[in-house]
Amino acid sequence: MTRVYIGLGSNLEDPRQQVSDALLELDDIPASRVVARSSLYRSDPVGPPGQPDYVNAVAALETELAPETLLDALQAIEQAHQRVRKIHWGPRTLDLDILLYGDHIIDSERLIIPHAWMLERNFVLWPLAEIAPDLHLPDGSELRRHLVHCPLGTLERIPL
Ligand SMILES: Nc1nc2c(c(=O)[nH]1)N=C(CO)CN2
Repeated sequence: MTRVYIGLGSNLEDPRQQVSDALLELDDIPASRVVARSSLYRSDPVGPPGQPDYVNAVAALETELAPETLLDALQAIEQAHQRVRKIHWGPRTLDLDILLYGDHIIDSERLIIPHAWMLERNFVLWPLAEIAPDLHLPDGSELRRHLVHCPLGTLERIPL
């Protein structure tokens, strides 16, 4: 079993519902079990201006799936949410990213893990810290030390 962290994001078609539904749909991934879910967070869009705010969250999964098999399962969930891949960093119905896959460092055609921008994105780091405050990254660094360089800013936890 490998502990994996998944980032979720949406800014189209009722983002709050998209992310809440996806958090439950992660339970249907074979050979895997969701062990933690963060709160939902409202975040300012990073990327092209003029797009709606995002809702973001992070989930922890224990899985026996290989990274690319897990990616296939996540992409199937994205497809079911009718995600349209159009503009780079543009609006999306549902985005599911593998942030961390155990202590593995992966650089393949389909996957870069740890996720390329995760240390600079408050909408990734803060939800991750909510469910894994004592986490260490594959390079041995402490997650809580990265938070210092990635302020909460306007990120807001959405009350239940
Ligand atoms: N706040 C926020 N901004 C984004 C996000 C996201 O999840 N949250 N995802 C993007 C494309 O992956 C681009 N910009």
